[in-house]
Amino acid sequence: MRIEIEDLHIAYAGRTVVAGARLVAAEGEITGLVGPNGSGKSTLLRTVYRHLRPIAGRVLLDGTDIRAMAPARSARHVAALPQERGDDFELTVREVVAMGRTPYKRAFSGEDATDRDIVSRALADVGMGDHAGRRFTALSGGERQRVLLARAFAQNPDVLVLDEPTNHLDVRHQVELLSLLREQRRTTLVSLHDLNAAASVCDRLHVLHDGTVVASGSPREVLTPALMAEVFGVRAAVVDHPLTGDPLIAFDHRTAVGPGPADAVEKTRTGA
Ligand SMILES: Nc1ncnc2c1ncn2[C@@H]1O[C@H](COP(=O)(O)OP(=O)(O)OP(=O)(O)O)[C@@H](O)[C@H]1O
Repeated sequence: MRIEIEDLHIAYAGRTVVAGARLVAAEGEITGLVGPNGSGKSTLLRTVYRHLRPIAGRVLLDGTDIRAMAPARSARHVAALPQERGDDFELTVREVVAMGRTPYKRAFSGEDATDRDIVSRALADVGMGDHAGRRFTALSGGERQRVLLARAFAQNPDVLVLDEPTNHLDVRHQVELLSLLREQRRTTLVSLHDLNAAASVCDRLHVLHDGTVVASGSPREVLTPALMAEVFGVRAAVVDHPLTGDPLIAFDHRTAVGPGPADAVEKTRTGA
């Protein structure tokens, strides 16, 4: 399935934080959303998985406005790994992953053998098969992350919406998760802070800045030294990765350039 985001405006308590965002996540591709802190990535993703209602604009799923679909129907198509990581689940790991089957269930109907198989496979896919009986709240941040990803897989969605899925993961688990996403070939819309991970895993990237998409294209087209300076306020060179040939962004961790993103936002607000 394909996602189209059309002229989306989203506000919290009257303050607009996404203003006219447009992008397409093509069928079977990994589409990345990158941008500085506070640029609106999570807010935009929350609208795609229907946690937030936009004040204007639409999210289309193969041409149909998701808000015109019954919630259970859109939940069979779109699964999310939200930034809110369910700290309050007094459930076992297996029970958390089984929540992914809810859109397929009638009220009060229990788990059947198919559900159990899907849940077991999802747990195995994220390497948490041996932890099924543990309490979710007793897991580490990275383990919780993987369980919530398994919950999204168990939903068997056409579209995955992932907000910072590599957050909390050690480098090995980051690599495993990103290669799992590539193998699955589902339509995936993912926010990532790690621009080098984004460059290697995403087919296309969209850069959000102050709530609008300021650049779109392949990682090589988008992640230029000029964009790194303008949007992220850092100096960087872009070279070829010696092992993979992907664009590799070498940051200058010693010197920021010009006003940083926070100052830029402040300037916009004050009209300076
Ligand atoms: N629940 C909320 N209520 C009010 N304002 C919010 C809420 N969530 C986010 N915001 C504000 O909306 C703006 C965009 O936030 P958002 O979390 O979408 O950005 P982000 O790009 O995902 O940031 P980060 O990289 O820090 O995760 C920020 O100014 C933030 O303070």
